[in-house]
Amino acid sequence: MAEGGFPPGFLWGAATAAYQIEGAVDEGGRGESIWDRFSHTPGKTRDGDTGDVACDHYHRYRDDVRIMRELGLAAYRFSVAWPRIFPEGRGRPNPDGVAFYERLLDELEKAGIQPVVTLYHWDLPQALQDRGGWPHRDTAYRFADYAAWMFERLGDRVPYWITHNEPFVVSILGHVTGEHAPGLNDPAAGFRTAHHLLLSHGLAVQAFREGGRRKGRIGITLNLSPVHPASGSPEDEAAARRVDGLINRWFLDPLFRGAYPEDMVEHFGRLIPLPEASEDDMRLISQDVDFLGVNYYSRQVVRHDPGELFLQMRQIDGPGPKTEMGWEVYPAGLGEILRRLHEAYTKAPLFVTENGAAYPDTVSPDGAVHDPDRIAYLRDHLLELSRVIAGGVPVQGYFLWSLMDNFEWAHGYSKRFGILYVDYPTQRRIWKDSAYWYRRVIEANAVVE
Ligand SMILES: OC[C@@H]1[C@@H](O)[C@H](O)[C@@H](O)c2[nH]c(CCc3ccccc3)c[n+]21
Repeated sequence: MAEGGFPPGFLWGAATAAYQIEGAVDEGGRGESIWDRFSHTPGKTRDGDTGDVACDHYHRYRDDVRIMRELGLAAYRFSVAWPRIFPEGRGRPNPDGVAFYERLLDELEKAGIQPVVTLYHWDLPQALQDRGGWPHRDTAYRFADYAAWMFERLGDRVPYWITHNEPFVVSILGHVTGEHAPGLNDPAAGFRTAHHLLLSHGLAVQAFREGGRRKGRIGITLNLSPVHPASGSPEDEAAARRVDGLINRWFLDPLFRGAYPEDMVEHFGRLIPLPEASEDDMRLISQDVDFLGVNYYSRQVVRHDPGELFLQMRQIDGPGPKTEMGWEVYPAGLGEILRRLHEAYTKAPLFVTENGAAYPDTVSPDGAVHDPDRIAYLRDHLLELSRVIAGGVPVQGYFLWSLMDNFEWAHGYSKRFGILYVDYPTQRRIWKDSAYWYRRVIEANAVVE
């Protein structure tokens, strides 16, 4: 393929998540989620922003799918809100809840867009949190019941299932730093959460396989970053290895090698009571997946810092330009992580299930939204991706984060990742220059100027 070209059939998509776009939190029988509770807790989100309305996608999904068709998307990655299906997290399913997703699937089918469904993108039913949440092993089995019910109900209509979005973030930001729901500061709970998320993934894969004639494919999505030492000193190299051990290897090793990374078990075991990892659990966790989803945004650069309790490290800014999130623009990191996965972890197909950037977008007097920085970010990462595929790494699709501006978790609506600008007071979607550009990329199946 020419420089910047992609293979025939490469799956061009965009991604969103339920709590970030749907709104209608009290409609259709939806139960409360931990993000409803967290965002309504004073001080947890910027300006007290919540997902109560968000992009009102629950009511506007037909128009949103029409825009996806006009963009030429081949696929659309979205998440199902567990509290819409099981308002109490378990027990009686809510027919109005699944009906919303059936209507969405109808629109996608009419538009010729393949659905890629994430079963868990952080919105745990609050009722399960009240019973212990992810630190509690039983939650893994409730997730497996929810997943099995979804496979039964929608299995014939969904070609790609993703069990979890970013177990690292759920575990660490939700249960150690407390920046995300449920807002805990409890490292032991964080590691139990990581284990139960992985266990629940394994139980869901088992349920999917036992369902027999499954047309679809199942995988998991991890946020992965190359971790570089700030200097060549042995201390900084060791610090980088420890951070790599938590962000990347703590999840990749169980999934693809059937065991937690020994160096990190040793490291954390001295500080924190780690959960039992029985052979049965690890066998469930490391069942084959049909694909691995990778969310890539940037790399990490770290130096040794003996005073830091958890990993004796300090993250520092890389030298490159930064996005609105303060993340370094580092396209080479996408290639680095994808090649490492293929060489060291799995020969399974890979998908970039998220890649994108936030910039301070504004609507110009002419009504346009000029976002040259986002186009440059996307172009550079797609050029890197094209080279990786040409080099033999089986990446079969790319999902831009995000289709539209949306609720950016603790940052509320202050950060815009969309290629569609959302004017929240009117809920108008305005195509940014990057949307027109992405449409041309999809048409050409190649990076364009
Ligand atoms: O921050 C942009 C997006 C979120 O809106 C998505 O819901 C989430 O899947 C996602 N993950 C990442 C990279 C990992 C990360 C998440 C949160 C905070 C810092 C890093 C970036 N994003």
